[in-house]
Amino acid sequence: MFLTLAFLGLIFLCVRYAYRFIQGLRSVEHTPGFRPLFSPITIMGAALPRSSWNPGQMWQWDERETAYFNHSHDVISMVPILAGKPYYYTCSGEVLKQVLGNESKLHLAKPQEMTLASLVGDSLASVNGEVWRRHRRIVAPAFNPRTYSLVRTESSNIYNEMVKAECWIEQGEILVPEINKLALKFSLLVVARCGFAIPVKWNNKADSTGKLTFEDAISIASESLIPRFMLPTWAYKLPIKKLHEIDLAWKTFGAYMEDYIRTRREKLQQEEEGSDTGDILCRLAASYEGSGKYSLSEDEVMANMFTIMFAGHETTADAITAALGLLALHQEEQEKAYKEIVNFLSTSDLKEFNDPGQLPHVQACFREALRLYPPAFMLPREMQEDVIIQVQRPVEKPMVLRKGTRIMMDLISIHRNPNVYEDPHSFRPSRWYGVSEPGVAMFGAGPRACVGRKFAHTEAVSFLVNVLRDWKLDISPLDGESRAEYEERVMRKATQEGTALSIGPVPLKLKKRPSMD
Ligand code: HEM
Repeated sequence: MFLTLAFLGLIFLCVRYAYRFIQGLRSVEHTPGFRPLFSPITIMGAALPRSSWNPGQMWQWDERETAYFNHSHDVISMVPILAGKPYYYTCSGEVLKQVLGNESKLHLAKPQEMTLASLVGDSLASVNGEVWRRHRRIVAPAFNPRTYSLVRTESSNIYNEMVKAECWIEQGEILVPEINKLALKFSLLVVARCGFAIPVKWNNKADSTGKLTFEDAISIASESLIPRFMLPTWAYKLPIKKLHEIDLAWKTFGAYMEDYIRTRREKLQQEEEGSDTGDILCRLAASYEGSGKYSLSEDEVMANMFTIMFAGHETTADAITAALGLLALHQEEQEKAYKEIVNFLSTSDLKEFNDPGQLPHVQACFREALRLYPPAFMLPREMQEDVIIQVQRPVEKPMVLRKGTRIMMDLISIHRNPNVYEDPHSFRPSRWYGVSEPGVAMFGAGPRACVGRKFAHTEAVSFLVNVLRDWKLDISPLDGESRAEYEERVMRKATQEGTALSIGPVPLKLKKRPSMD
């Protein structure tokens, strides 16, 4: 009896999964592609090791040269058999522009489980439609020339604090085992100070009461983003020390944010001099008092603070790390950047640097690093109605993306597409000379393109200018390791850290330039 029931149960499950799978294939109109057991964006798919039946969390990176059938197809499909939703994936920048460029007209939606909404609540980066417009109206004006000027000044200040605190000046040559960590701290301080006027310093001392510092709280919180996503709240009650640390970090980070916003709100209400700084914190604090399209609820304000802190620091830090690693490997490009900086500084003061375009080669190196290692590498959208796009490969034809289906803009393959980029896996900054900003898709496209694009550019270029002016970068290989082996070990492996694509750890050797003496 039991065996019969078990057998019937098994048959039922098989029929159910087979039906679901066939429905999935129909929804993507049998577009060729992958048919794994688990979607790479499910817990099982991400947690289980990569194999022929499980592409794994980093499949877009691992198969960057071969997926899309060696870029002979603009759009492929991924239809999982056991877990996850069917998706289209595209390696075409043209398809990206057709979809994201018309986002408002097409009423696209970001799938909620692919955003931070379940973790931090509704924010600019997760909501859709009219609600998104309300959030954007409030947040976007904080990204203005005054903010970029502050980013420039603070980037130099924080760089100087770092050099002092890490005792670099006294040394002629420095081995940095993991430049990623410095870039992450730098970037966190920039967004905290320039976006939220949070008074964090490079060497913030721990609180005498033992309370986690702001930086420690946000570092643990961002490192634990993925477990935080996946684990239910009761899991933090289990007697597991690591989970208690994570929970404490999230709560402490939240308490700091609440405190900052409350203080700023009080100052604004009392019209205290200097409180209306126009930064992100100020816009969010004022939005409590706003009405209709200019107001946010208390939860929305907190969600935006969390989101901008995360979105604004890991992405830029990963891009800076990649740029430094690539410049250490490509000495000729580094020398060109160094000469450009020396040349600029021979006639102008660093304070006069007010546009990354004033240093075209340094800016091009940063863009090329973003192309090869795009930190925000997956941009998913769900169709709210049938959408017709035009594809070029394998044959030029219109393609209908049916209502309810999803498409993932795969920024790794879009930026390594050999049909667009000559020698796509090589670091060639010159390909960006004279290219205008809208042509750069690393920050997305259309109305929802990154609101912090110029913030990130200004910050990264300022950091690179300071570092390259003072230090000659080189790789720091293991004993007997060749440059090619170092490149393979360090620059060819990528992981998802928090929400962003990350390489490394990147160990570097820094040698003092004569200008520092
Ligand atoms: C190199 C650094 C950065 C990269 C590569 C990057 C990339 C992106 C991309 C691709 C999107 C579009 C997402 C989508 O369409 O689904 C986006 C959106 C966003 N980014 Fe960035 N970003 C960076 C830095 C920043 C910074 C510094 C901030 C803030 C200080 C920021 C805040 C945001 C926000 C709030 C959104 C959501 C915008 C919306 O939906 O209207 N980002 N970013």
